[in-house]
Amino acid sequence: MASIDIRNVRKNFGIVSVLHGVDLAIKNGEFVVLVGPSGCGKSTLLRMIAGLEEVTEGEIRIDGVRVNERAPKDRDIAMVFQSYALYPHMNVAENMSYGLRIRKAAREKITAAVSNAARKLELQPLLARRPKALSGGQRQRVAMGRAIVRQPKAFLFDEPLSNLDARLREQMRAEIKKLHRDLGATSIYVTHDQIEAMTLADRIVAMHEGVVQQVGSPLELYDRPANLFVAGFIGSPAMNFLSARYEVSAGTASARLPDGTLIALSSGYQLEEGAAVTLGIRPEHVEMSPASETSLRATVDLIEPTGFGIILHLGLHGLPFNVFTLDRAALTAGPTVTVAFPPQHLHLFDETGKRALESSLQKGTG
Ligand SMILES: Nc1ncnc2c1ncn2[C@@H]1O[C@H](COP(=O)(O)OP(=O)(O)OP(=O)(O)O)[C@@H](O)[C@H]1O
Repeated sequence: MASIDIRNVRKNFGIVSVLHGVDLAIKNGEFVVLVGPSGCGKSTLLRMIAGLEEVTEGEIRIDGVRVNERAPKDRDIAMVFQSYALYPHMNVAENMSYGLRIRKAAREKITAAVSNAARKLELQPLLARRPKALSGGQRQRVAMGRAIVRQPKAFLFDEPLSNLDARLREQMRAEIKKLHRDLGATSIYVTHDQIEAMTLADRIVAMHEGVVQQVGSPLELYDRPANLFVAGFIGSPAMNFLSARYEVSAGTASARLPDGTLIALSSGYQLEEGAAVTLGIRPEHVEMSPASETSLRATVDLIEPTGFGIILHLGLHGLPFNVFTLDRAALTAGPTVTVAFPPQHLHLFDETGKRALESSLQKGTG
């Protein structure tokens, strides 16, 4: 196991800068998941930790020791890719033991490590097979097995499950979680899959355009996204946003929508009266309500049953607005519905897109 420190790391490819000073301290045994849109620099960061890409500026330390100049093989890190990269001419056992064999490990040690990993990953019946005689999920397990056998200080995963079908992904996700529970190895995992990120991570690192936007537990990012980017990126279907102005009257804070509707807030904020804000609400937190003074009328554009629940695509003040509900009555909704926003589920962002800070309200003031 190892701690991994990333200190002000920058990466340029020629004149193009793709990482603009990343700081991240990963603790011994921690499972950290990197998320962000395509091209934001996740794989580049992972490859620099593995030593597959040079660090332009800054420092990477493993267990406190600078590794910038160390070759990948001397970093004691195993990487699992989405393309399993198995050797086609070797059987499963040979693929799994390869890393130890080239390091000239003792035969007994190799046998014990392979059989141990095979047991954990339920690969025993397949040890004599070649990769081409395996399913995608089995190959992915062999790729994991190969990493485990080496007993590295840390595991790096670059979208390891993205080639698998939905059911296998689910199974493998649980396998990875169990493995981490059993081995407790420091892991850094890149994914586009929200559920993988939420279920696997001790901490999620949300990145955008080469800059870390927020680091926190999955629920911290879901409950208190630091800015509009994280708010819109974490959660599916995505958070709804509405432009509004911040108002305080008679000791009550609210957000006024362009059509004049006042939306009550659960607390005051450190904002000027009249400040332009963005109000955010997740589709699963919107209430379908009877019409009232504080409810909003929306048009129903599309009804999408997902089996588990229903996504309503609405038009609110002419803008797209989504609601997620478990209530099957929504299947017959339309052509308009009324919706309400429970104050405790509202998110408020200031003009710069940052989460607005709450304040205690005093009567008549902001
Ligand atoms: N060898 C390279 N030469 C030039 N540019 C590169 C190179 N490798 C990556 N890039 C660029 O660096 C940026 C970050 O790429 P990276 O693969 O790290 O993104 P990512 O977040 O992992 O994306 P994805 O989710 O699509 O895998 C992209 O704009 C990419 O085009």
